[in-house]
Amino acid sequence: MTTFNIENVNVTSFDSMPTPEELHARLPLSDQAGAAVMRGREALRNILDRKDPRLFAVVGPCSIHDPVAGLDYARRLKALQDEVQDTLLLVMRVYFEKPRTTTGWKGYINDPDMDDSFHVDRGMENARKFLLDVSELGLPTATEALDPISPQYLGDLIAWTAIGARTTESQTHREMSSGLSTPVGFKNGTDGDIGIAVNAILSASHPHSFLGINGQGRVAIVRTSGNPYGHVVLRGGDGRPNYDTVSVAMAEQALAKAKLPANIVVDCSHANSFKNPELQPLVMADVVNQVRLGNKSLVGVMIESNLVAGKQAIPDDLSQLKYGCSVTDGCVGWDTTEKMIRDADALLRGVIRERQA
Ligand SMILES: O=C[C@H](O)[C@H](O)COP(=O)(O)O
Ligand SMILES: C=C(OP(=O)(O)O)C(=O)O
Repeated sequence: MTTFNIENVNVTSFDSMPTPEELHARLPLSDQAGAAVMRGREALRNILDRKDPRLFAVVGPCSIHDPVAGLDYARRLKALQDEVQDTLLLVMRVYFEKPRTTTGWKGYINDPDMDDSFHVDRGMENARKFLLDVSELGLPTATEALDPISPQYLGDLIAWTAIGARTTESQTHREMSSGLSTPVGFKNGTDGDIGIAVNAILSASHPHSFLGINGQGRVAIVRTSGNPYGHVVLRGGDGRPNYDTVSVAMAEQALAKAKLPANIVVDCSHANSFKNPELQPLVMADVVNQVRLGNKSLVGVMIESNLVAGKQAIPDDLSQLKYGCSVTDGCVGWDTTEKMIRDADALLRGVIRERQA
């Protein structure tokens, strides 16, 4: 019989992964972590439903590459949360999957050793352990859902999910979002198009049936009921910010036209700050000011923040990595983060009191 080199022509190997159930058994959800996730999700839903007058802030590193520094950051964020809890719900950015414009390190799950060894199995296990540790501190977590299989491994530890600018238009990500257990923020496209985020909210709010895996790692037909908590994340695009009052009003109009609730989050980073982290405080101050002037559609902000300001290239010798500094997009440092959050807290107190009255 003739043998053809006809399938998997460009695949070099299939290496086995533990199943989601196996990983859950090794790192079970603790009562403390589960309670923090549930509290976080409920608070987020209440903010989106206007039953909670506060704003939420998704704050944290562009990507986690060092769990020790990440946990150091989480402890500080938890202390800050306790200080500002009357005005802001802080949700820690725990981003393990990075969508790249072309190539580059694709995040801790894909390559935990940052040396192109791609131990995805260990990356996934360490990611789950890290999410458990953060949740056990009592902090809710936020992540970008990029790989459609990962939520089966990590979904019980996530309170808020982003679909990124590069995938908001993807049917696969809209289908996945329709089944996610968290509120989902859809970014506008990298070209600034808000329409794709509005279409994504509509699509994800409907039931879908699609291919995925189940807890036993078997390929399954996943049937979902639809996610009612999709919202827009304005991140700027095509070299132009879109957090200003006119852009926010245009997003409100697009949502109203689609008969969707006016729920808008502003990402202070990315094209809204021309990827210059030093500009993030200006964006945040502008959003807070819009809320003080009476805007009711702005429900949250996103800040890319780390222990140390800026970013660093991944060195060949990893012992040369600077502790607490981003290896992907530049971030504001911890001192600036505290100031941004404390300033917002002070400025929002009056508005939140009025909303409660
Ligand atoms: O937030 C991270 C980056 O903006 C995103 O992953 C794209 O990065 P890149 O353009 O450096 O690939
Ligand atoms: C990749 C990110 O953002 P965006 O999809 O807006 O580029 C991110 O927030 O890490």
